[in-house]
Amino acid sequence: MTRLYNEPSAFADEMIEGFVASHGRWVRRVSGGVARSTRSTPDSVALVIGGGSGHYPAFAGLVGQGLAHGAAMGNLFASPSAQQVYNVAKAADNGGGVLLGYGNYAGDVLHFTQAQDKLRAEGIDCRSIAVTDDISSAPLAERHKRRGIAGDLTVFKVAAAAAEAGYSMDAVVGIAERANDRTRSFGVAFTGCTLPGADHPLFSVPEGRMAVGMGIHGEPGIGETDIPTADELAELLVKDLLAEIPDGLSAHGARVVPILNGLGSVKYEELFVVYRRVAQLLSEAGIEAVDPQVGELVTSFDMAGTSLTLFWLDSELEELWLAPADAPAFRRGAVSAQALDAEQLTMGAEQQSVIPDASEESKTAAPMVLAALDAAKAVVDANVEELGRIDAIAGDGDHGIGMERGIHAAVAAAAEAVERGAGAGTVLNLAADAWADKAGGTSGALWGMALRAVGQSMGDSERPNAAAVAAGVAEAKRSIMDFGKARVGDKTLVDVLAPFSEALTAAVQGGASLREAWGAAATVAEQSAEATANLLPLMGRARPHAEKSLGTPDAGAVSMALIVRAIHNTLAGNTAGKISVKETA
Ligand SMILES: Nc1ncnc2c1ncn2[C@@H]1O[C@H](COP(=O)(O)OP(=O)(O)O)[C@@H](O)[C@H]1O
Ligand SMILES: O=C(COP(=O)(O)O)[C@@H](O)CO
Repeated sequence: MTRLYNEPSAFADEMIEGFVASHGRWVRRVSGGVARSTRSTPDSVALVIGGGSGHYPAFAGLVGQGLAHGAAMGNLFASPSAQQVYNVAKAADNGGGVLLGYGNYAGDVLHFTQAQDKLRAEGIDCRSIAVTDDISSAPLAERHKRRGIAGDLTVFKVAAAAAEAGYSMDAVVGIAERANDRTRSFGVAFTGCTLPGADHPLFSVPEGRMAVGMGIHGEPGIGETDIPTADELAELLVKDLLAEIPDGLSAHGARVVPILNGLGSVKYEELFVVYRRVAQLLSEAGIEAVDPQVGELVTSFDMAGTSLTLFWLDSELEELWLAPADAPAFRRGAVSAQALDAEQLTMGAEQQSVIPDASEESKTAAPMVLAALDAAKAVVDANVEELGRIDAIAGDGDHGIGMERGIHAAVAAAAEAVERGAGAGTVLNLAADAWADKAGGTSGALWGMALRAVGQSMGDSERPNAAAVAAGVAEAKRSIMDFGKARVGDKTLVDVLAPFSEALTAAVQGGASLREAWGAAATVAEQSAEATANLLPLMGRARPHAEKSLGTPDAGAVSMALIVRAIHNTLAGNTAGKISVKETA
């Protein structure tokens, strides 16, 4: 339960403001997150980490000398947008290339990869490491699908120390990959968590029970038991982690960093009681515990829960792990740092976009684009809860709030662009950037891409016509499928977008007006969204719990069908009726 907040939608931003105000010795605010406020070694590799907020000290608490150079900070439980990652990377770059480090979540992978592409296109050597330490999130044979949890810290720490020691980019990446290969975590939860302003938990655990393997965004775990004693919990965590010792290693004689991590509202004293037994068990297995960490390192907002991480060292990893560092939430040894000068401190601050010239026809059509976005906003607002409920069945329950954040930002940006005299294409392009930027998450990246494709097809020189809109939607489908790799039948929004686009193009080619064609295609979209109930998810967060979602449609497919119907109502001049999930699903 979060008690202290102002406007819930401003929580993440205000949290960053307060964090920077209280930690100016280490960090400064840059567009998209924070960067070091101290000088870094010229030409060294910069480590830029990030992810959703709500996991403090991940990620901003790990920015400082000897640790990360910057952190891209998304909204609560939503990956930062590609633009945020790009901006932070630009602010943090020391001329030696940028390594992006994040947990392996669909939204993070999409956004960080987009940012990486953009940085590379500018000639910056940019690489990525997606941390995959959570053993409960996929079997060993599918390690690349595992989520990143408290093991983020070990990977980031040694990569940063390697960068600080002057390693080349290839060598820093090699160290980060080796640390990831040798880091395994396993977590449990006793309660869910409630986001600021919400009147019910985002996810929950039944009273007196323990969700085994639950993810840090409430992703369903692999089992549930009564809450055990502290010793029994230590035994469960150690047993499962020792059942998966990294290749080529054995417990006896190994040197391991144990991290007993509190997930948000478990007391340090409780953690110490659990760690007491962890230490005994490691010693009984012949393992030497090196520099144990007990405390909050990657949290899940106010969730009560804990995870144990074992980081299996070799001599180089041990040296890098023990190297000095000075970040708000992780300090060791002595580090001397020089503050940036006044000019450097302002680099990377927000800038207003330039509005390109547009024809009068395009400017006249711009308010119609805004009206369509407004209709999308109204339908999302009316269905936030239900979209969250559908997403929670097998995913993380944040689809409603993610869509809400995205469409609100898109409408605000579009309204400002219309005010500043933008053409229709630019209005949609700026709305696209705002959506992706403010919403983050998988759907934020994909909706940003969709709006941008349509905006670019419309352009600013002519009055938007049916052919340009249909071509834009077809391009949206192509780019989303190319980027997200989902195909029709994988139970994602592609199951709506693909048939919608095909129906729209066919109707436009058959001579229908935009309004008629869009209406016919919206009906196809609604039917397609409903049909996703019979599919098993093969992509995104719902994949590990595929069977749970049978009988329920895909959240992203449903929201897309709702939006295209709402836009049709605007095109048809019929804005009276309220559209709800029940009509499509
Ligand atoms: N690879 C993908 N391609 C297309 N759509 C996807 C993909 N992965 C997930 N989705 C869509 O995104 C929706 C979830 O959006 P959101 O709640 O923002 O995601 P998350 O919280 O998982 O990042 C899913 O319901 C699905 O429709
Ligand atoms: O939730 C996070 C990112 O995952 P999405 O796939 O965007 O939901 C974030 O908190 C961890 O970085």
